[in-house]
Amino acid sequence: MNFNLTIIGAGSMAEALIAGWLKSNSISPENIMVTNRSNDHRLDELTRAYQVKVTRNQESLLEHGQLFILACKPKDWKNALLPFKQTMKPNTPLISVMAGITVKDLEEYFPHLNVPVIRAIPNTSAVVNASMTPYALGAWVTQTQKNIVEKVFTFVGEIAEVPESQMDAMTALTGTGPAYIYYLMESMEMAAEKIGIDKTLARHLVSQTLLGASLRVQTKELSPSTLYHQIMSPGGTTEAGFNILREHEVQETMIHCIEKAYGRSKELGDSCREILTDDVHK
Ligand SMILES: NC(=O)C1=CN([C@@H]2O[C@H](COP(=O)(O)OP(=O)(O)OC[C@H]3O[C@@H](n4cnc5c(N)ncnc54)[C@H](OP(=O)(O)O)[C@@H]3O)[C@@H](O)[C@H]2O)C=CC1
Ligand SMILES: O=C(O)[C@@H]1CCC=N1
Repeated sequence: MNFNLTIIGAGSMAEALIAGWLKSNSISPENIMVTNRSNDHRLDELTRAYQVKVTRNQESLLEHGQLFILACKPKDWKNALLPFKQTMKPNTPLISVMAGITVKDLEEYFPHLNVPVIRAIPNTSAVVNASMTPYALGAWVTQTQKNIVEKVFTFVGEIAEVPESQMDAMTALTGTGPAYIYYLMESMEMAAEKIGIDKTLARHLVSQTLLGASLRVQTKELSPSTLYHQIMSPGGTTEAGFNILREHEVQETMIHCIEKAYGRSKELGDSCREILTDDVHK
């Protein structure tokens, strides 16, 4: 796609997207321009690894971007957008990948410009072109812009359009989700080591086991519950393990975990909104 992207924020999420786009040969390095707040070393690192353009020159960023991606922490977004508050081109879509910050927050930041805002939550599996990216559209997004945004995220995985009101839930489930899976995988690797399995082999065994299980669920033929019951013979090994999971309320704990993350996404938005209210219209 011959389309210029300006990315504000050069952290883990920005890098995961860049890596995925380049891996899929869908966007060329010269089409990507990245900036951050102050970390020069990080910008050097990104240029070296991906040959993308980097700068802190606001005019260059503005000039380059046919689409802006805001990938800083929620608390930093207003500072990050400040240089573009008056100069943002009205037809340039602005994609935010931030937790908690709503489409309305961003639209209201530009009261005199009908900026097409998209709130998207990719995840770091973008690196391997396997992100799940839910997104919600703002009022000023045209069909053509929607098509472009969908392409941009399809290059790094799967997409799902959802109502904006569900974006905090999406953040909790798919944005943070890989972290919980990695934690689970780490626990399985630790168990493997304890029962005498070689570390390197354990990593392969665990990741393939998760991949296979995930692919089975993706066929949509059977529910997770049916699938685990298929594995569980009465009095067998699976049941022995499951008894421990139930005893420790692992399912309830995971539900609680996702609910907490959901609440935190809302809190992040609310707390930033409080800070912002006073100066939004300055
Ligand atoms: N990590 C993840 O898996 C996911 C993250 N997200 C969201 O993506 C966003 C970024 O997360 P992540 O990449 O992990 O965060 P990082 O902390 O890794 O990166 C944040 C980046 O924002 C930059 N930044 C801060 N202030 C400004 C500013 N005023 N102008 C320009 N750049 C600025 C920082 O620059 P500097 O280092 O110079 O301060 C840094 O490069 C967050 O809002 C998060 O909610 C969404 C889905 C998944
Ligand atoms: O932990 C966070 O706040 C970000 C949002 C989704 C994933 N990471």
